[in-house]
Amino acid sequence: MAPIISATQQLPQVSHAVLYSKPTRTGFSLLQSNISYSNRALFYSRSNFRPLKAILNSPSLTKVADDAKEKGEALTLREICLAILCTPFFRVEEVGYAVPTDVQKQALPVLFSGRDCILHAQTGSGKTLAYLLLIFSVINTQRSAVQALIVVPTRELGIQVTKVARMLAATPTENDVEQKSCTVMALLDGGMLRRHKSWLKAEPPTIVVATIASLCQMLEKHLLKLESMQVLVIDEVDFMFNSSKQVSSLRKLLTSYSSCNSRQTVFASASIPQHNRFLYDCIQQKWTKRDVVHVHVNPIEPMPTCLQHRFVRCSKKQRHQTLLSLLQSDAPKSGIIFVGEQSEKSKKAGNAPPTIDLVDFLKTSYGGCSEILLLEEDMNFNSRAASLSEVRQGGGYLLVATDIAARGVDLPEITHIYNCDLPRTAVEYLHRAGRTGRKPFSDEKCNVTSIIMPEERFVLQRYENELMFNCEELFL
Ligand SMILES: Nc1ncnc2c1ncn2[C@@H]1O[C@H](COP(=O)(O)OP(=O)(O)OP(=O)(O)O)[C@@H](O)[C@H]1O
Repeated sequence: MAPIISATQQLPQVSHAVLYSKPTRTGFSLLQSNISYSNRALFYSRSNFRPLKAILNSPSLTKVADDAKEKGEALTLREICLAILCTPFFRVEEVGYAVPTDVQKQALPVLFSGRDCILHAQTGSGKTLAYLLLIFSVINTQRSAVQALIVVPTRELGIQVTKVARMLAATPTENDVEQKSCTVMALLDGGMLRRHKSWLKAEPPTIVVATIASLCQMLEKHLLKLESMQVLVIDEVDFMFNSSKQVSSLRKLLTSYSSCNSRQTVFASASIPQHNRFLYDCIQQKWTKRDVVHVHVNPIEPMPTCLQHRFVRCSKKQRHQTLLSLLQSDAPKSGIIFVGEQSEKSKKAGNAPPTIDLVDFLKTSYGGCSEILLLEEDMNFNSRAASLSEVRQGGGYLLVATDIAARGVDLPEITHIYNCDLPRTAVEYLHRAGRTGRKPFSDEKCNVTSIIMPEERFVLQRYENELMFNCEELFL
């Protein structure tokens, strides 16, 4: 058994310190200065007490990480959490996350230090887990109040984030088995708001994942209170600020319903156009505190490196046939085919939506074994949920979708993306392409193929320049 020592003892050989009770600030400083950092000094504690974060923050992690690097070892996610927070507050490894991704390595010290943060990193890089780890480090499950709020642009993304949060919440920690569990409420458009009202009245959840419209309904009726909120996350933040339907409610949430001084604010996205301007606005508009940190991971490679970008030229009329030839030669097990929104003119003319046209075409002409599914805004919420739950059940599928599936949706088995219509902007291209290549430590090559009309070549070239990637021409 390890000897029990006092904080004032000289401890040159100690590599790990186990804190069995909460030390005083001075006691901890003494202990910290007496432990030699020539070894990997990790501090373990038996409960999750925040004051330690103030004392042992990112410099200690840098030291631990440097030492590990020198020895040719990689730090695990659990070690990072331990080094900064001094507590294995939940078992990240048990739920399948052992090694941190780049964004997690870079963002966790900032997030755990309590500073506001703009998380700006590739699609599929693990931003969700980074902000969820922060949330799980600050919440106190003994308190019955909403302590963290995650705002997402779509119901589909909300369901996904809720699932990950519940998976982490359900995992009991070694020392906290007798603790009350953390509850996660999904307050999403198309949900059963009456049921949520009763839930909120009976006992507020610890974490709320919400779309902005449903959230504002609850806030306006004073059914949901944010005075105990410690962390506010806005996922896909650029999309939310660009959406005419969501922006005014978002601004209200950031400045009227709560104040940046009483919460830690995290904005996340793979794309933050004009990020310096956005950073300036964050401070000027008081969406964040002044010392907000922009964590920009791998800015010269905004999309995962395992993506191979290709394009095929054809006339508008040949588009379906070209797609069919591509599918026959690629034989993808699972993929998404993106189709542009139907124009108002086409709607007025009474034409069928292009998504339906394509689904009908594929169902009659594509003989591949994948199931053909549809996901678009105009479907009712039940059909949308049914489509996504079918794709999540595994098996091969081809999902024909509008840009509703372009943001945040995480389907790691997808290896092929087809742009049946060229996206309208480079940012849209980035998010569509980012629905594949979503296994952070895999080298598996994934394809993004755009079917373009000859006159669209220069638009695609512009996207290539803006996003710094190369697109190869395919001749069928
Ligand atoms: N440390 C990790 N180890 C292994 N897998 C991870 C790790 N962190 C995240 N993942 C997995 O990586 C995938 C992508 O993560 P996530 O959905 O958070 O990406 P993202 O950065 O939010 O992407 P997007 O910008 O497209 O929304 C998920 O399947 C997630 O489970």
